Order: sequence, then structure tokens, then C-alpha cells
Amino acid sequence: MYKELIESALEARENAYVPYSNFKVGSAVLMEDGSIFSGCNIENASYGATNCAERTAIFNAVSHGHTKIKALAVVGDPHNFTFPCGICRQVMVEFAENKNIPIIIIKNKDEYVVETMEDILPGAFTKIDLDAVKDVKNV
Ligand SMILES: O=c1ccn([C@H]2C[C@H](O)[C@@H](CO)O2)c(=O)[nH]1
Ligand SMILES: [Zn+2]
Repeated sequence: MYKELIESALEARENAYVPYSNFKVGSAVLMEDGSIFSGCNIENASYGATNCAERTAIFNAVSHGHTKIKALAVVGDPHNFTFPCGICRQVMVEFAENKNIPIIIIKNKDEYVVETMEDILPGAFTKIDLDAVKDVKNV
């Protein structure tokens, strides 16, 4: 069912730039119109500047004008399930079409588990209600 998305994540993993961890990750997002965008992790000599594969894929989609994610796939260690980090989970929530979208955690092309956005980030902080902020400030 998720064949194309999974293949796209596996392919993106090949481009991972990982001279520091040597841990390759690939990710792909399925957008509202059926388009797929992918990304890999990109490390930096200043370690904190590293971008995870999931965020690279999401930022790639947003950069192309797509802001509604219908499904996300991620693959890291081919012998283990690699779950998204906390920062990526928060970025996913920003663009997830709803809290029930599937998050596909891939080990290899035949083995994967499917979670939902709500499963991996329950009770997420979402968009700020700007009108409420305005009321508090009384402006
Ligand atoms: O879900 C994950 C977990 C880790 N990484 C990256 C960050 C870093 O480059 C390397 C080791 O943490 O893996 C991702 O891209 N996605
Ligand atoms: Zn991350």
C-alpha cells in the first residue's frame, strides 16, 4: 500500500551526508495532491546544525508549496526500527493533515510498522490562537 513512499524513503537514504555518525536516514512524505517529497539527514561539523531526514523531507515539500502531509515514512538502521526524534515529531504535527495520519517506520522494504501522528506525539502543542494572544495583551 505504501510501496512508492517506502521506496522513496529508501532511495533518499542513499544521499545521507553522515561523516560524523555514519548513520544514514531517509524519509518521504505523501502530500495532499498525491505528490511525494523525500529527504536525507545532513550533518554538520557543528553537530547541532544537523538536519534529520524527516525534517529535510518536510521542508522540501513546503519549499515546493505543499503543506498538508497525508503520510510520512522513515528508514534508518536497516536492522532496527528508527523512530523520529522529538524535534521532527513537532515539525510533523505542524504539517500533518490530521492527528491520525500514518507514520511508517521502516526497517527494510518488507518490514515496517505503522503508527499514527497521535501515537508518537500525544497531546501535541499545535498552532497558537493569535486572537487569544491579542485578548491577553488587550490590544
Ligand atoms: O529519526 C531520525 C533519527 C536520527 N536522525 C539522524 C540525525 C543524525 O544525523 C543521525 C544520528 O542521530 O541520525 C534522523 O535523521 N532521523
Ligand atoms: Zn529528527
